[in-house]
Amino acid sequence: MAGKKKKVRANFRKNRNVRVRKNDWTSEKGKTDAEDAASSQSVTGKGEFTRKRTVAGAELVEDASGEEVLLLDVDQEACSLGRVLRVQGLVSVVQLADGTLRNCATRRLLKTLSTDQRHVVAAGDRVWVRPEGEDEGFIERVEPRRGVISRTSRGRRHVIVTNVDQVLIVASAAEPRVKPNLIDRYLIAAEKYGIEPVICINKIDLIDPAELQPLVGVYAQLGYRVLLISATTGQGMERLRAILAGRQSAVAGQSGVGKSSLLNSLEPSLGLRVQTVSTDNDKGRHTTTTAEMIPLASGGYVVDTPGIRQFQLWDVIEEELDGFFRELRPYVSQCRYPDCTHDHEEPCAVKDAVADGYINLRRYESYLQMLQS
Ligand SMILES: Nc1nc2c(ncn2[C@@H]2O[C@H](COP(=O)(O)OP(=O)(O)OP(=O)(O)O)[C@@H](O)[C@H]2O)c(=O)[nH]1
Ligand SMILES: [Zn+2]
Repeated sequence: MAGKKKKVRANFRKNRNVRVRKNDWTSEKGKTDAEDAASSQSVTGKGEFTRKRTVAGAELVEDASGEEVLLLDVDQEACSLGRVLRVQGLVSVVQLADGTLRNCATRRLLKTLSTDQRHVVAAGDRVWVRPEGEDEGFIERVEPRRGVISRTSRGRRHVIVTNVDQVLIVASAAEPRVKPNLIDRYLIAAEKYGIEPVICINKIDLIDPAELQPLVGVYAQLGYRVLLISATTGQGMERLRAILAGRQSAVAGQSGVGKSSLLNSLEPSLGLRVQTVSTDNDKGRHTTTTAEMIPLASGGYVVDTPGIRQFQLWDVIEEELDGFFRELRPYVSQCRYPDCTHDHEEPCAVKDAVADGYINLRRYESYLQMLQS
């Protein structure tokens, strides 16, 4: 992580702003798409997105993810609001509010005026569609995004999926055994993206749940939701179903923990392939990295893609890492050195808090491990 410090500082500041603004939309949950779209137009000026300038008579705004969005006027009588399930080349498959699917092209003006053409439309986007013929249409407008999962490679940002409300961090109690530091990595990524994490520990049928209490206790104390579940016996599945209903959820977790089994158990019609041999060596079977939103019968969507399964610490930099560990935050400002990494520095308020038992030692070690990676 070292060596990139200067360049990333500006982003760091930007991300801080994003995090503050994020709180505005987290309070907007539970609305229908139409309400949501209407309210996202009306919140301009409240801080969810900022007006930048007018382009070709349309407003250019910056949304909560720091992206520029052009808000073209749409004829709401003639158009319908929908959700992009997947993007295949120039065609976006959109599910409209009435449940029907349409293969849509994107209005040329949207593309022409976009600052980053490749991501004019992404899976998860809420879009206004002008229907065309039996099952086609034109995307006339893309609503501002929130909860964007992206990755940066060679300096370019690749949007994987947008408007994600929550990420299920799936671990397993056994086979493979639970790896708390890996859960922490996913949690940090979720904190960075401003997406609410839900920790799901699957295969609870294989152990005595009491064994997990110390670990669950640490996370629960930090305010994280933890579910103990079993795709095999169905334990905890009703709660999971309720958590997924009506929301957009991404699913993350290492191979073999039971992500496909969980989704199949929730929605038997999905027929996702479940690993038959408990080895890690069939990595080649996922060949695509494009995201696909899977509609759930109970309302809501899950997105399950290799890119998110391996949801790593994309773009998290040394200087911001301590801010993503909830329990470190209150102490960071008390350290003597403003750029304290809470590793070798003396004195350090974070290390004192670990020594005094206010910060869990394993979590602190997990922080150090991420710092060094
Ligand atoms: N005992 C038990 N086994 C389970 C449970 N859930 C899944 N399994 C088994 O765990 C293995 C892996 O399950 P998958 O659903 O393929 O795991 P995955 O996380 O989707 O794996 P990848 O596709 O490699 O990412 C399979 O043999 C499942 O039958 C559970 O709750 N209890
Ligand atoms: Zn410190």
